Amino acid sequence: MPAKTGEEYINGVDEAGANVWIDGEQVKGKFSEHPAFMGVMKTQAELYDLQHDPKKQDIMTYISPTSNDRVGTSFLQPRTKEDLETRRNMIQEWARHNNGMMGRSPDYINSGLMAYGSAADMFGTQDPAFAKNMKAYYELCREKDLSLTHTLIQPQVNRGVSAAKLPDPYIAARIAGKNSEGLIIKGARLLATQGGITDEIMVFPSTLLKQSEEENPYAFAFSIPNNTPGLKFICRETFDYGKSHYDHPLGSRFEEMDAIIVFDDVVVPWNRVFAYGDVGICNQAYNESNAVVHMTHQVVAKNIAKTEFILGILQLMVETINIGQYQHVQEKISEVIIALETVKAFITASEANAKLDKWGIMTPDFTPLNIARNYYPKIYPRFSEIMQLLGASGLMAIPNEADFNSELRPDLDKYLQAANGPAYERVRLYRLAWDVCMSSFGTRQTLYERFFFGDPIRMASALYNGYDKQEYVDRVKEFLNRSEHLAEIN
Ligand SMILES: Cc1cc2nc3c(=O)[nH]c(=O)nc-3n(C[C@H](O)[C@H](O)[C@H](O)COP(=O)(O)OP(=O)(O)OC[C@H]3O[C@@H](n4cnc5c(N)ncnc54)[C@H](O)[C@@H]3O)c2cc1C
Repeated sequence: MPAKTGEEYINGVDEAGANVWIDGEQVKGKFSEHPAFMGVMKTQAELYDLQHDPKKQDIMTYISPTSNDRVGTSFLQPRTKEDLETRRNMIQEWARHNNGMMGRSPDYINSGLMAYGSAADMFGTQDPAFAKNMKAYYELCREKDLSLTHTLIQPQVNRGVSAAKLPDPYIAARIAGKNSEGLIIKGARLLATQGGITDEIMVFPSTLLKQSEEENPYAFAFSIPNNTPGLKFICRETFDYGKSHYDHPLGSRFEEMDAIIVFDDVVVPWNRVFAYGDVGICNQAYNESNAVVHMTHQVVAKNIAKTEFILGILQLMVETINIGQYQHVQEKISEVIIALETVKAFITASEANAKLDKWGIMTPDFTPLNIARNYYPKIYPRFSEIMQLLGASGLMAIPNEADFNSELRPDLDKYLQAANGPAYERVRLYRLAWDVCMSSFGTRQTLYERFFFGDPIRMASALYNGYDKQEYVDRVKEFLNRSEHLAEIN
C-alpha cells in the first residue's frame, strides 16, 4: 500500500475506536469529530496529504524496496549523506506546515522505528524470532504507513525508589505473565503524546532501569494497535477550546494531546514482542540501534522550522508597534537569530560528519545533535520570555473575533490599530504570540521542549560523562608544567 492520504489516516483512527477517555467519559463515535481531537487530526491529515502533492512527491516519498510502491520518506533507511539530506528535507517540509508546533508529526517516531528496524539483529541476541519481529514490524509500518505514538516513562509516584519497590509492583507497567498467545502486561506508563489518535503504540525502553533481577519484569519492547483489548488512554483536558483559527491560531490546529497509558492485562502477541525480561538488552536498545541519533536528527530539523517561526512572529511584533529602533529590542531578536543559526549549524555539522554505522546506515554525527538537544530545552523558554518582554500589554489587549464582529468594532479599530496597519490584523498577530507564550497550548509547548526528550538534568550528566575532555585537560597540564620549568630556570 502506498503512502497514506489524510482521509485514510482519519478513517483508520475513526474505525479503530480505541479505548480513549477524556473529561471522565469514554470517547464514542468518530474521533475526528470529537472537539478535543478534530483540529489536530485535520492537521495530521494535511501532513499525510502532502505526501501526494505532485510537486513534493519526490521529497515526501520514495520507492519501497519490497513493494515498489511510493512510501513515506521518514521510513527511508539512509545509506548515503544525500539520503540524510533527503530525510531532512522531508522532515522540514512537514515541520514548516505546522511551524514546528507538532512535536509528534509522524516522522518523529518513524525515525526511531527506521533505526530499530535497521538494527533488528540487535534484538536477536535474546531470541532470533525477535529480530525477525522487529524487521517485519518496521516493514509493516512502512508499507501501511501506520501512525505511531510511544510511551517510555514509568508513573511519577516515587522517583527515590525503583518500580519494584513501589507499594504495588503493578503501578509501573510490568510483565504479569505469558501464555501461548503472548506477553501479558499490567500497570501504567507515561506519557503518550497523540495517544489515541494514532494507529499503534510503541512501548519501548528509553530511560535506563537499574541492572537487577527485580527490575527485569519492567524491561520490554513491543508495539500493538491502539485498540488492543485492555489498553486504555487517559487524556488530560484539551487545550483546543473549539475557538476559531483567529482566536486560537495554534491550539485550534496543533493540540496534540498527552495521555496516560493503562494496561489491564493486555496480551501482546508474540510476533509483536522485540525484547522482554532483560534489563541489559533493553537498556542498550536506544543507543545501540542509533534510534537516539536519528530521532534527534528529526527533532533538530523540526526545531529549525520552529525557531524560524518564532523569529518571524517577533519581528512582525517589532514592526507592528515600531520598537525596532531600541537597542535592547535588537539584542533580544538577535538572541533568536543566534539560536536559529546555531541550530542550523548543528544539523549541518551532524550531516557533514555522518558515517555508516555497523548496521550499514548513514548515521549523523551525534555530538552536535547531542549538544542541540541539550541546548534547545534551555533556549526555547527564553523565546517565550522574549515574546512576553516585547509583547507587554499587547498580549492582553487581544479581543477575539466575536468582539470584532460586534458593535465594539469602531472602538477596537481606533484603539488597537498598529503603527503599520489595522487593528484586526494587529490583534490576529498578538493572539498568535499569546498562543505561543501565554496560553495553555503555549505553556505546554514550553514544557514539551524542556522535557519531551528526557530529563534535561540527566541528559546534561550523560553529556558530561560521555564527552572526551582528556585532551584539553592534558593541554592545561602541559601548560602548567611549562610554567614550572621556566620558574626553575629563573
Ligand atoms: C508535554 C510532554 C509530552 C511528552 N510526551 C511523551 C511521549 O509521547 N512519550 C513518552 O514516553 N514520554 C513523553 N513525555 C515524558 C518525558 O519523556 C519525561 O517528561 C521526561 O523523560 C522526564 O521524566 P519525568 O517527566 O518522569 O520527570 P521525573 O523523572 O519524574 O523528574 C522530575 C524532576 O525530578 C528530577 N529527578 C528525578 N529523578 C532524578 C534523578 N534520578 N536524577 C536527577 N534528577 C532527578 C528531575 O530532574 C526533574 O526536575 C512527555 C513529557 C511532556 C512534558
